[in-house]
Amino acid sequence: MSAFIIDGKSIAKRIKEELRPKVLGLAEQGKQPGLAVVIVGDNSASRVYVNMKKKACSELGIYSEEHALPATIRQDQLLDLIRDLNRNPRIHGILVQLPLPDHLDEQLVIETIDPAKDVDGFHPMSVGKLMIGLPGFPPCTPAGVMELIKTTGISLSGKECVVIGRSNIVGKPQAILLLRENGTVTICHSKTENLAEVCRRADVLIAAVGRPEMITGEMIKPGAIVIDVGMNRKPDGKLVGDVHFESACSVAGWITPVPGGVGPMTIAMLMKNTVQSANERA
Ligand SMILES: Nc1nc(=O)c2c([nH]1)NC[C@@H]1CN(c3ccc(C(=O)N[C@@H](CCC(=O)O)C(=O)O)cc3)C=[N+]21
Repeated sequence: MSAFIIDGKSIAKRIKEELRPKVLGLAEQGKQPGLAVVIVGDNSASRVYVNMKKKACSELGIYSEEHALPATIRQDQLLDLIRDLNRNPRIHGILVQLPLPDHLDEQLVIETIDPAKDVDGFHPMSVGKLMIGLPGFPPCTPAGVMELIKTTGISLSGKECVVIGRSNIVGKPQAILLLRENGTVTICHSKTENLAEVCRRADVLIAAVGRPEMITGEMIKPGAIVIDVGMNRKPDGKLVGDVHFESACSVAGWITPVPGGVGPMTIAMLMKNTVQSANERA
């Protein structure tokens, strides 16, 4: 048996195509969605991601501006920039590329972003809204994972959903989104006892640990949906997920590849949040 491969790249493309008429509709009202991307220092991975975000914007007719700041920028200068962007009517989404250099207080930076422009969904206000089910921007990666699961046509209601990883960016919000769809949700982490056993119960297994290929076929329930959020660069430059693809493929029912799975969805959902933000701005 071999799992059906969920093609994140083409699903992301479809979602971006669905945004196109919305962007055109806004244009008819004289509005153009705008995204500001702030990048501090020169991390080569961050550079690649920021370029992908800018490219996605230009393909959709979304205005984007990049603010590339030196690694030595002072905290108050960065906060001033964010406050300027908060007031800027061309800008509907503000994304500060993480991680930031150590001398900057990441939490304070995030809290300075106007929640109405928090298209990453990282502001405590956005997190709180997600938690209690109020409308707001869901974080892009977990929202993208939900779209991938949706394409299987399988209802999450009552299903065993296991999330491996408890980060604020993926694991925790992912669990809340699964719960919203009536999944029975378990969050595993580095202290979890009998990880393999818990994983084997999962009808839906989401790996977001950051350990290359640690989830192997023996940890997967036959027929399960396996979503790999991991992005690990091996010494030879090859990108691998948290799931050992080959062994997982022979057990799972559905699986996402890396690359070409969750990554492109993160960008598509960022575009979606940005268009929605512009739409909400009268
Ligand atoms: N404030 C903030 N928001 C983010 O959303 C954010 C961030 N900071 N910091 C870094 C992470 C990482 N991230 C990715 C987005 C797309 C791909 C992606 O499209 N990856 C391709 C492969 C790219 C490659 O080959 O390196 C794929 O999986 O197919 C990957 C990673 C967004 N991030």
